[in-house]
Amino acid sequence: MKAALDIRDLSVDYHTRAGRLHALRNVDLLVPDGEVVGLVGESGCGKSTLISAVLRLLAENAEVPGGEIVLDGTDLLSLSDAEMRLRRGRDVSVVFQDPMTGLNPVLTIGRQMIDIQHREALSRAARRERAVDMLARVRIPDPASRMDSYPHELSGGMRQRVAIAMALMMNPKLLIADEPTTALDATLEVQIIELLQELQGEIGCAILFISHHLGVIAELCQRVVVMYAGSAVEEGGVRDIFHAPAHPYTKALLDCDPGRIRERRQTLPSIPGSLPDLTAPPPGCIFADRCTKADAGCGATQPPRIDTAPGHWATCHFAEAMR
Ligand SMILES: Nc1ncnc2c1ncn2[C@@H]1O[C@H](COP(=O)(O)OP(=O)(O)OP(=O)(O)O)[C@@H](O)[C@H]1O
Repeated sequence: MKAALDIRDLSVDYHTRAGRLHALRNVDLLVPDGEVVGLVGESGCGKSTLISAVLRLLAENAEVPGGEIVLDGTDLLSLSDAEMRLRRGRDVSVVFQDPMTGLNPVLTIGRQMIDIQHREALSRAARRERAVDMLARVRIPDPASRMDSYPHELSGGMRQRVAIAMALMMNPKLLIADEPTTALDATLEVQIIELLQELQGEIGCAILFISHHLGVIAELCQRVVVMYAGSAVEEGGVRDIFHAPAHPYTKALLDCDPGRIRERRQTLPSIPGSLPDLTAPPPGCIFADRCTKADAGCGATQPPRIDTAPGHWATCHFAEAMR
């Protein structure tokens, strides 16, 4: 399987007053070429750290003790800052929950969409044409006249479309969509999901889609990665994950969210207990404390990564028995 993004054994620590906080521990995550992969996990599981690591925009107190972030065949961690700057926006781009994060409030949409192409050997007229074309592709009505609008002149849903257009302008290999529909109402959310589905078919870039909304993940994604407390605990095809979860954490999320496919949820359902202290993680399974299946060995020994089906794995001592 050719990968747009292949994260291998990635760890990220933060230096804090309380000591070294292990925000990501030995994370594996694969986004195959042209596929949409969903990333789920409760707040604090390390999603933002993972995105920042891929963009090489980690906080100053972060350290990467090991791992690889292979984007289209190149380990991003081996690049110089200047090389990485060239790739950001071109090979990998991001759409955030709040579209204003990626838009400049004091510049017109057209100016921003033309400026982002500054490295292309194209005339200004050609850049403008490409920008209008991209606005049309994200179904902005009357795109040529929208070029003169400022972001605040658009509705929230239209702004998110513009942010998606900006992110796709340079034909990235990978689009990271960080809860892009969470701030929108239900109707707009459906529209943006449908748009992403259509664009993905047309443009074919891979998407890493981060969401708390399991129903949206089920609808949009081909594969799912489940994260818990800095670890990727399960990865597999969307049907496998939803119908035959192999990790007790995934199963707990699904069990306490029976309306998961239809119901709209801003937050993941809560399961009893709280996240472990990441400055002093347990020697064994990171989920053992909250796990209904755990026995004495779980807290003491790290679970191996167990393949339960082709392309489906979980890090649990009981992964086989779960199915
Ligand atoms: N700059 C930092 N310094 C110290 N600790 C940090 C820093 N950034 C994040 N953390 C810690 O790292 C862990 C992972 O945080 P991260 O923000 O990546 O999680 P998240 O899943 O994105 O959560 P949320 O959805 O709430 O943003 C948390 O325990 C958090 O407190």
